[in-house]
Amino acid sequence: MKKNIETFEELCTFADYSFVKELNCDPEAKQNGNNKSSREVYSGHYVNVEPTPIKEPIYISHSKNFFKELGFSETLLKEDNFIKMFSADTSKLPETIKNKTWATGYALSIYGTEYYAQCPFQTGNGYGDGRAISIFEAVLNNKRWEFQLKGAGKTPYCRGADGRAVLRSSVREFLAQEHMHSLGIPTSRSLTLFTSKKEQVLRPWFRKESYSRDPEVMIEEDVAITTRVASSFIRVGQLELFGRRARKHEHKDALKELEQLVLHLIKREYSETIDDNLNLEKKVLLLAKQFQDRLTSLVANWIRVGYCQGNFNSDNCAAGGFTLDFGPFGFIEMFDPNYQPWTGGGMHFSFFNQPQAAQKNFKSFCSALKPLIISNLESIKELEKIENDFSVIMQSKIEKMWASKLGLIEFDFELFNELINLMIETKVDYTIFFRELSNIPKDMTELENSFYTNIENEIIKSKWNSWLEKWKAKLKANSQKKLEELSKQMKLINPKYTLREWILVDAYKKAQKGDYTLINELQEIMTNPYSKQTKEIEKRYYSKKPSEFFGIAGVSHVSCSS
Ligand SMILES: Nc1ncnc2c1ncn2[C@@H]1O[C@H](COP(=O)(O)OP(=O)(O)OP(=O)(O)O)[C@@H](O)[C@H]1O
Ligand SMILES: [Mg+2]
Repeated sequence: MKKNIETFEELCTFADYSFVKELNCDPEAKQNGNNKSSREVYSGHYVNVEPTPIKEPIYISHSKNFFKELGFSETLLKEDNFIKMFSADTSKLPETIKNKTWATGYALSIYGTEYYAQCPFQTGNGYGDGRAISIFEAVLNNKRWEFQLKGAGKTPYCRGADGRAVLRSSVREFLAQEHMHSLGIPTSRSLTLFTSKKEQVLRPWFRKESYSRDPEVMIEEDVAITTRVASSFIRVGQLELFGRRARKHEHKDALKELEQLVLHLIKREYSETIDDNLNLEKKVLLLAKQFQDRLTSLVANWIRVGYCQGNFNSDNCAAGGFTLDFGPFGFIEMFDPNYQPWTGGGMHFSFFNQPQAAQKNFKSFCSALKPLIISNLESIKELEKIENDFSVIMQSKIEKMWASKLGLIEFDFELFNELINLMIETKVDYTIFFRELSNIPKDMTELENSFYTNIENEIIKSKWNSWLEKWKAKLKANSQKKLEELSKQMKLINPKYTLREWILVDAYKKAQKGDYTLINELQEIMTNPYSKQTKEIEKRYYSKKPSEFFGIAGVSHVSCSS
């Protein structure tokens, strides 16, 4: 067995910065002092920015699972220097690491349309990591990881905002990341969560028990920092920033910088499947194909577990094909194909529209790659073909996913369509419904646990029973497996526990009062989402959304995710 990393000093010896070798720093960074105010960054892939520490950091939690995976000993948490590092205080970092903390610029496309308006200069040069600062990169247990502090203070991309994250949103992201990983879905991971009572920031929010869709008041919230970790934080939007500059010949090195970033992305995220000896055009085409494969699987998986990324812009879409930015997210409770937890997100980022949103992001991704292969008509055609294949590939993954949720080998459109309509008509809890179905019930009474309303209507009852009969006949015809085995298999596809918003609200409200027990409890429960767990846990968390929370602002929908 490999030895754990026991001390902060030892941890620092693992620092290995690939981006420094392969990418460019903003040439104007040095003459801009500490780079902590909004400005235009015209070139370079990153800006060195020193994070702004939160005062008197209070440890809330860390991911035990992820510590183990990284080979981090829990003794690290007792070291002041380790705590300092992950609460944004770089004063105790060795010189070599200290001056390397960095933020990156990126562009924004919303549902495939390029935007510049969100940049204070209307040029796109002032948009990017406004509050996320990477602090460390290392190869640990043969895998390269980047450590990023979210809420670590202002950067050139802060657009006049405070550079902070609040406790509420940090608790949500901290728990959701590890939950997503445990659901078996690629994602950025959570390392640590710290807060401070010494700094508060203002955020738009709602009055108590309000039904308002729009924020009504400004509230003061304690700041917090989550450290998230991923193989890289390169976003589709980041490729777009350099793609747009190259397309418009904005400066003499624009095309070169795009190429550097794309090659860097391949090394960071696709090195196992894209041979370094291939020429650029071949690499670009393979990259498009493989990103498409990951992105379509990702979105199919999100729908499988009831996850909605309410703001699936290109800047929230990781080029490595994993889940990123757990801000405006939600896990669906009462099934509604148009479910959208974030009031700013609109229908295009709603639950069942995520495949279309992903397609738009993929289009933006391909546009960013085009300047690199523009001189070769064949390659351009090939890329366009890949782009055009998106919907067919996406559809086939979605169908496979639905078949697997139903324990079937093949997707059956009629059966599926009938089910979806019944689920809408009956108002079912998405998670509980599929989990109960995994028991292969003898009739609809065994599904009632997942219904939000009592069904008196005999017609609906008989519709359910006839659907169940048809489904079970398909199950038997479809598979040689015994029903018991099929049921087991379905329970590995249909989670029992998902992170419901009212449970998260409870956790962050307690945390705001200094009680972190629920965060730790949820961490345990939500990192075992497919297992049965105890009767006590089942009673509390395998539970439909209580009626008093329907329509309530801050629980049923949110306006501010930061
Ligand atoms: N309080 C803040 N201070 C500075 N910049 C911010 C703040 N909140 C959000 N931003 C920036 O605004 C942009 C859009 O915000 P969005 O909510 O998508 O991202 P986020 O939740 O901060 O970050 P990420 O995508 O890194 O998880 C991001 O580029 C983000 O860095
Ligand atoms: Mg974001």
